[in-house]
Amino acid sequence: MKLLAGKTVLVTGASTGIGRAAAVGVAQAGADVVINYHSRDDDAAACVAEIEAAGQRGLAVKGDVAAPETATEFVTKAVEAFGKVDVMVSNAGICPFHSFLDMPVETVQRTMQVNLLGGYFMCQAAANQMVKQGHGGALIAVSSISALVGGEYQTHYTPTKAGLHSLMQSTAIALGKHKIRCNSVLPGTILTEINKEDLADVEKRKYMEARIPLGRLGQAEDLAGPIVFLASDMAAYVTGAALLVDGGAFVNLQ
Ligand SMILES: NC(=O)C1=CN([C@@H]2O[C@H](COP(=O)(O)OP(=O)(O)OC[C@H]3O[C@@H](n4cnc5c(N)ncnc54)[C@H](O)[C@@H]3O)[C@@H](O)[C@H]2O)C=CC1
Ligand SMILES: C[C@H](O)[C@@H]1OC(=O)[C@H](O)[C@@H]1O
Repeated sequence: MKLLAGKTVLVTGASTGIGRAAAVGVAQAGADVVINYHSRDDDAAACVAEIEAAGQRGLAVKGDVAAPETATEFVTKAVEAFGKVDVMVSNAGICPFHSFLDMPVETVQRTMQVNLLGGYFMCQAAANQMVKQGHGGALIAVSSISALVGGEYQTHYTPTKAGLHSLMQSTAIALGKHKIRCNSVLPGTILTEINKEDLADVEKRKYMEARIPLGRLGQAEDLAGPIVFLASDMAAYVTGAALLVDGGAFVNLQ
């Protein structure tokens, strides 16, 4: 039997990158999947096609996670389509690299709204549905190695990732009595659209690669296995945990 057979998994920001790899990964593990996406209809449709190719049901719901009502609408549509919500993967995020001293107010506010508040409201909406259902569930936040270490051009971003990590710790306590497990994954540097421009700097890319004991930058698919694990009953006694998925970058001081 597949690890996620019979489960309904929701993934935000799933038309590209880690979210898409997570959506396809959980489908391959037997889950039906509802994805949230922000703007790219074709990419969202392609993700649903991949979910269906894995033999599962898929649905795409458009919405900006920064708006609290997007979360309730996403959960409502998932329940209408597939009857329940077992797992929420809160993944949507932005990282507009910028220096600290002249950081535009709007960039700070938008990054906080999308990454942290978006994650908060998505997890809250999913948890309310899980409590109503009465048979537990799992919240998984896509935080970052940046929850633990800083970045010169990420002063607006790293606090959102630390915030998500902290949110999973607090919700693990708040929701344990409802058998809802709450964990985060902390990806290292993963090659996706979010950092395409930043890593186009050849010197920077070489520096980042050299920091990684496993010898390569990550691929979005590297997150699929850890997310499937945390979503599954194999992780039945895992809550409040943060799983680094970084090729060993964090522990590599010198
Ligand atoms: N790529 C990396 O090195 C790392 C990425 N992460 C996190 O992984 C998550 C996914 O990012 P990636 O796959 O790397 O990049 P990506 O750019 O491919 O994915 C981000 C997704 O979020 C969606 N999104 C952005 N704003 C949104 C909004 N307001 N409403 C709904 N969806 C929205 C985008 O459309 C996109 O599909 C982000 O939260 C990011 O912070 C964490 C650590 C490392
Ligand atoms: C977008 C960055 O390349 C990426 O985002 C993170 O959270 C990682 O720490 C990297 O800095």
